[in-house]
Amino acid sequence: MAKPFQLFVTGTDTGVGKTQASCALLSLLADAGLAPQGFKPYESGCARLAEPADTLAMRAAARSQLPVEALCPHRFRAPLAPGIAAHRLGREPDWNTTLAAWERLRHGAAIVEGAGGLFVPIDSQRDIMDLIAALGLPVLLVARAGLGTLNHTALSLRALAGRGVTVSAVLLSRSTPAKDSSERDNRQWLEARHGVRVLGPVPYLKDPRRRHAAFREALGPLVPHRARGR
Ligand SMILES: Nc1ncnc2c1ncn2[C@@H]1O[C@H](COP(=O)(O)OP(=O)(O)OP(=O)(O)O)[C@@H](O)[C@H]1O
Ligand SMILES: C[C@H](N)[C@H](N)CCCCCC(=O)O
Ligand SMILES: [Mg+2]
Repeated sequence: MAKPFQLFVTGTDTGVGKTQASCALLSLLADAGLAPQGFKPYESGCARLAEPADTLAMRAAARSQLPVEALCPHRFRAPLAPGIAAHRLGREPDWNTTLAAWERLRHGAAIVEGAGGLFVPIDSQRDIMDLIAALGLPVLLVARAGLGTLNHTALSLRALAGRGVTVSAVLLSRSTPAKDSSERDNRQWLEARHGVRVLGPVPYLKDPRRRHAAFREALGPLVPHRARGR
């Protein structure tokens, strides 16, 4: 039986487009009839704990019927690193709860989204990087398209290589209207310097529908062939 399509979506920072990318991948997989699930084990910045925005967006994109608790076991109000949000509450997110939630999802197609970048604390001992290593999935690294991304992306790629993590691709996205001339060369330099597949850049698109379509187009080459066409 073929291994289900699974990918961990991380980024060079918070606010780079991880959820945009996760939702695009989930909708492509759902269109292909692969019944994917979006897993966001740690979500902070939740105005209402019952409605974690990233998780809800991913669940909708996947057309999943699972409850929020199954898709996002650790939810926090404070817009902070999840580990710090928990610490402020005097709590320690249970690692085994995370692993048990993944155990219920890992037999099917899945997109997992981290929180912020690689070294964001998720509890008193672990970072997102430890979660990536524990789940053992290949990674999509989402990065900004413009000036500054060469360094941020290289640092992230070095850290992932240091833990033996496979990087399926880097996706560049312009998450703010500001455009700069570095965008013309960044993709080629990253490919040449790091031998990594670079997709995008996804242009800045204010309209959510057009933006979603642009992320689907950029990420289409990553998903199983039959997921691309529809
Ligand atoms: N190409 C783009 N065009 C327009 N807006 C974008 C683009 N990429 C990202 N954004 C916007 O940037 C913001 C951050 O994107 P997103 O929520 O996907 O980031 P994230 O990496 O998931 O952040 P977090 O670390 O909080 O999970 C969102 O408002 C999103 O709509
Ligand atoms: C609140 C935000 N949207 C993310 N969920 C959490 C980002 C944590 C970033 C921590 C850091 O890198 O300093
Ligand atoms: Mg997100």
